[in-house]
Amino acid sequence: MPRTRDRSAGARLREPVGCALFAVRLAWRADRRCLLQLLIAQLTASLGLVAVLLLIRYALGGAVAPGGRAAPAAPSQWLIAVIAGLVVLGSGAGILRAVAGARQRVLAVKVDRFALGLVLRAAGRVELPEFEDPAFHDRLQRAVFASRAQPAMVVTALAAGLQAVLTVAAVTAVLAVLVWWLLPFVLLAVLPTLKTARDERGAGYDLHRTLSENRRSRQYLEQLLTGRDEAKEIRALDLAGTLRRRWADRYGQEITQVEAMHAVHVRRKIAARLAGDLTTGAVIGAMWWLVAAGRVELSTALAALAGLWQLSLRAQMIGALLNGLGEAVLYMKDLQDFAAAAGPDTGEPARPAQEFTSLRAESLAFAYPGSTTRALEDVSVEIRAGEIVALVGANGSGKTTLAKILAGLYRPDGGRLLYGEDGSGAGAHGDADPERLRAATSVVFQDFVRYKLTASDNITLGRPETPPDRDRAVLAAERAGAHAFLDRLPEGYDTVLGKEFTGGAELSLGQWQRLALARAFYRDAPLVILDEPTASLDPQAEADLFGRIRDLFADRTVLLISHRFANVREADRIYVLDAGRVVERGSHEVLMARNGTYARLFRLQAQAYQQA
Ligand SMILES: Nc1ncnc2c1ncn2[C@@H]1O[C@H](COP(=O)(O)OP(=O)(O)OP(=O)(O)O)[C@@H](O)[C@H]1O
Repeated sequence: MPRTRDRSAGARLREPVGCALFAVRLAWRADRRCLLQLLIAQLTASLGLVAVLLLIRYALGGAVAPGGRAAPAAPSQWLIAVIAGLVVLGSGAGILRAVAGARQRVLAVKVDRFALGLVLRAAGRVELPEFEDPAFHDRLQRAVFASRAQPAMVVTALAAGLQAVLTVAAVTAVLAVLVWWLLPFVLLAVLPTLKTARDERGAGYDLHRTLSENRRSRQYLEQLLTGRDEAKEIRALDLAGTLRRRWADRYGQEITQVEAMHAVHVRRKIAARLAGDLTTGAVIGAMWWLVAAGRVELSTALAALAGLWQLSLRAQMIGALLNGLGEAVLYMKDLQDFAAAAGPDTGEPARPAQEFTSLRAESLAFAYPGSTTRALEDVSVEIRAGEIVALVGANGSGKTTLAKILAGLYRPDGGRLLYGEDGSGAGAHGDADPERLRAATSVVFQDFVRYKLTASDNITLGRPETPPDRDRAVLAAERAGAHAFLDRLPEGYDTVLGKEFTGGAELSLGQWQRLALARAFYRDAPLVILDEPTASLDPQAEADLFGRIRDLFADRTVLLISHRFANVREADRIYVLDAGRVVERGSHEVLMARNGTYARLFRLQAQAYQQA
């Protein structure tokens, strides 16, 4: 969606200035020494240009007599001294350019790191529901884009712009002394360029905004075509060509829009350039006539024309800079807004809670953001300390959704969530405080993350707030049945689990699942949520886990989600979900006696095993 353009003039001015200052602040915080060196180098270079102009004027004044004839008494030493002066100034300018270029590149990397760090910190603070919103992903993508190169670009453009403005001011002052009447013509020569620069500003940014989702979907296809995890299925289905065509299609749409935008602006730019150059040509012609008529000295005319030429060059430069700056400042706004929109910094990761007494959900209702149907409706469950509570139900019945709410990852839309005896863990609205819930919980998701880091990291990331403890990691791995295969890896626990990295190894899916379990053991939180924890385990490993679940999680409270009814029969209480509602609850014995959905599905599964 294009930006709204009906802002007041004050806001239109304040916003870019604010964004530019934000970029300067970023650079200042990233490396103030580097920033100052860059500014000093550029400002000194602009003073050098003024010196060059004055030298040319005096050299010509000495070499050319009034009326354009060569001065007979021009001392050759004077000319050689002037040339030597120009060489020294040229050399100084070269050195300054080298210093400024190097400082600029170093500063760009540092500012990039700083700005991207802001985005990553803000992204880490964003609540989970935001990730369901395509607009959030557009904002995130634009903030990442803005953090890369844009702040450095703003700072460099500001410094270069400052240099150009100072140069223009200095050259204008020289011209005002030499030929004051030339100044209005100079203005005439540069105005069209400045006008087109103003018109073009923002058009690139508007297009960038419009293309956000298209670019994300193209990047997703690029990931499919280049990712290691996807490579096998893409080849098995021979999908590469089909996906590449879709990718090319999306790129094609983007290129068409970029071409259309630039086609408009290049025409305007050419027209502005020609108009400006025509004025310059007319001024040169007039100057020729004035010199021929003896009204202006040749030396003055030449210095004035050199000045005019420099001025129009600088004006073109200022135009281009304004253009780039105006656009970069808009990108900066994306970065600034994204960094500001995330909640307050939570600082260090929270330490898992030591105690858990109870968690009670009363008549919970929940719909995913952007969804019209509710995933949960009037759901009441209770989990008391030391219990094993199970959720069962068909695909899509709401088990994982309920687990995510109980783990403090989503806030319910209706009903109450009470944490602790009498709801003592309540947050601001009387409901359980999600942060406290998260601190009390260790979740093994159905689609757990396979961190392409070392095996040890995969376990110890369960407790990010404390330094990794190898002994505890080994203990956790032993309890999860992962120690034997981790120990056999080329570098043991220090092996990187990702073949994209040098020395990297790969695990089987079941082994990854044990590693995820080891992470949960290592986290050592009082409430453990296991969502299909044995989906990838072999029957022996599965039987071992469920056979020992009370021992393994002694002194812990467990919420267990499983499709296999045999696995939950030991639970203290079982909740059967159907289409987002709890339809039955009780122990295995109670539910079997009731002879409802649970009993029917339990017998169905048991029969299947008996027949096999
Ligand atoms: N992120 C999401 N956005 C929108 N709808 C979702 C999202 N995740 C799940 N749903 C929907 O919510 C409902 C419940 O899904 P949920 O994952 O909780 O089911 P489940 O019982 O855990 O299923 P399964 O046994 O297949 O894991 C389903 O209708 C599903 O389509």
